[in-house]
Parts: sequence; structure tokens; C-alpha cells
Amino acid sequence: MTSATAPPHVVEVEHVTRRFDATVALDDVSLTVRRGELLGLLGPNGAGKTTLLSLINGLRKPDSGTIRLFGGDPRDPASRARLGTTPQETGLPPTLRVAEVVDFVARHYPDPMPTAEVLEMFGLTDLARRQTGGLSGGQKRRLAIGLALTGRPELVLLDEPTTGLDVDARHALWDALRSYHAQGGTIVLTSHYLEEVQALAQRVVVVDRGQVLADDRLDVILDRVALRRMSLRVPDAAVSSLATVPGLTQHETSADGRHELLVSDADAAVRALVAADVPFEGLTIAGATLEEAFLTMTRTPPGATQPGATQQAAAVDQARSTVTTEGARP
Ligand SMILES: Nc1ncnc2c1ncn2[C@@H]1O[C@H](COP(=O)(O)OP(=O)(O)OP(=O)(O)O)[C@@H](O)[C@H]1O
Repeated sequence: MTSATAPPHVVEVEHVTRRFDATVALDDVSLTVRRGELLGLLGPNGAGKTTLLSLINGLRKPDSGTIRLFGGDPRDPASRARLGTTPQETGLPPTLRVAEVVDFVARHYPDPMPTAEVLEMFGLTDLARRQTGGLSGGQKRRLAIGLALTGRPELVLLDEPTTGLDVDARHALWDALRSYHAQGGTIVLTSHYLEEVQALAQRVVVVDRGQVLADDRLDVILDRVALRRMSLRVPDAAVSSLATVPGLTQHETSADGRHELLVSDADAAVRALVAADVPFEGLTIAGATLEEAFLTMTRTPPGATQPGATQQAAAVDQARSTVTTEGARP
């Protein structure tokens, strides 16, 4: 699947901006995908994930910036010859049988996987003779992802691959993707689910409102997500002590005067407050949400003003309504 002399980057995105009328779907995004990586693009609804994939697979053009796919222009079919892709929704010819569709797609590639292997890998062997119009939503999804891998692509782009799948099907699909990756394949997948990214990805790019908020190894991102939210009251004279709390990543004061702290270790933070004789009251501790972790990832340039608590709370509320936090709480 890979060649020893091939360049290390299969995708290069440089300062890419893409607008839809007044909406800036991607705002000066830069990232590279190395050969053999399994990269998770994580972000809430409308973050820009699908737009980014559509630029990488050549369906859309950036307004500014450049995208290279295997070193070439993604809009050139030759650049896409080694690419497999599955959009969020796939149209399958309803009267063709499952095995016929796999055969049909396989004939477009020089060295496809045998149809039986694709069917086996995605748990579709018993459905080989079923017309695709008679498949359930989850079965169609598995077939669509099987089709993306049929040509043994070097890179596969998967937009929310397991949406609509039950737990068993989701795990079977993860196994198939791990096996493809173990054979040298490169995967970029988008997900709302931290759990999914956690199960598969080695590197995670967090996107929100068209911007890359974080791009790091999975373990580094998970450390950031394992935040705790502490809410407490302190007298004005003791507010400055809050800045010395260990593991503090964010401090805001809400409209009712409560102090909201995001900390990496709430036990250590409470011990420090007690040791410093800070007369706090009304303390509550909760797991920070994934959205809160996203927000703390926003890098504020030195000297810039932090967003106000009201603005931040509104952003959290907005994100909370759209992102699945399954698995986000420690
Ligand atoms: N064809 C389009 N016309 C107008 N606006 C669009 C179009 N495609 C995307 N957008 C807007 O661009 C922004 C980014 O959308 P995009 O679909 O890339 O986000 P996403 O992260 O993939 O979201 P989701 O997780 O819901 O699929 C959103 O505000 C969306 O409404």
C-alpha cells in the first residue's frame, strides 16, 4: 500500500479559507497528514470538518490557500486515484445486489480487494445477494465504508463513519479500520464522538468555527479533556489566591459573583485552597464537558482580552446543544 520512496505527507493544507456567503466555514486552516497516520478530526456541528474533507477530496475549491493531495491538485483525477472516501450520506443503486456493487467499484481499481474479503470485513457476507435498497441504514453505512476501502486506497477520508450504527456494528467497523491501518493505510475520520476518536486515532485535530483549536497526540488531547469544573464563592480579598491553584487552566467570574475554575486535578486544587486558608463556600465540582475542553483550547494571543464570561457561557450552551459528550467525562 505504501512505497519506500513516497513523500511523507499525503495531504498538505496551507492557510486555507473557505466561505459560504457570509459563513466562514474554514478560516486560515493549515495542517498536514503524514503517510500511515490515523487522524481524528473532532468538532461540534458546523465546525468545518466536512468542508475540510470536501476540499481534500477535490469536490470543492478553497477561496484562498492551497491543498495538495499526494503532492498534486485534489481536483486532478490523477491525484485522487489513491483516495477512498465516504461522505456522511451515500447514494447506492437500490436494485443492485450488495456483491454486485462491490464488484462494480472493484473494477475501477488496478489491485482491488477480493469482493468476498470486503464483505467479510464488514459483516456483509450473508447479505451478498440482497438488493441495496433492502438494506438497513446501518448495513448501508457498512457497505459504503467497505466500498471506500475496496480499491486498497492509500488514504481514506471518512465523514462520521459510525453514525447510525449500533454498538456491535460500530466495534466491527473500528476493527476493520484498524486492520486497514495496520496494513499501512492512512485514515482521516471526522467524529462528534470523543469515544470514537479515542478508540481509533493517534493524532487529534480539534476544529471549531472553522479554526484548528488543537492538533496533538491523542494522549495530550485527552489530558486536556480530563478537566474538572470547580464553582465556588470567595471574599474579594481572597480572589488573588485562586490564581495559585495547581493545574488551573481557566478562571472566570460569573454574573452572580461565583468563580468558575477549570482544573486538571480537583482534589489537589481543594487541598491547596484549604492549605492557603482561603475561606471558600458553596463549592461544587463537576466534570468539564468536551465543549469546555474545546474552549480552553482556544489560544488567546498575548495581550488580547479573554472572551467575557457571558460570551463564553453562550458559546458553551451553543456547543452543548450540538456535540455528543459521550465518554467525555472522566
Ligand atoms: N453548501 C453550503 N452552503 C452554505 N453553508 C454551508 C455549506 N456547507 C457548509 N456550510 C456552512 O459552513 C459551516 C461548516 O460546515 P461543515 O458542514 O463543514 O461543518 P461540520 O463540522 O462538518 O458539521 P457536522 O458535524 O454537522 O457535519 C457551517 O456553518 C455550515 O452551515
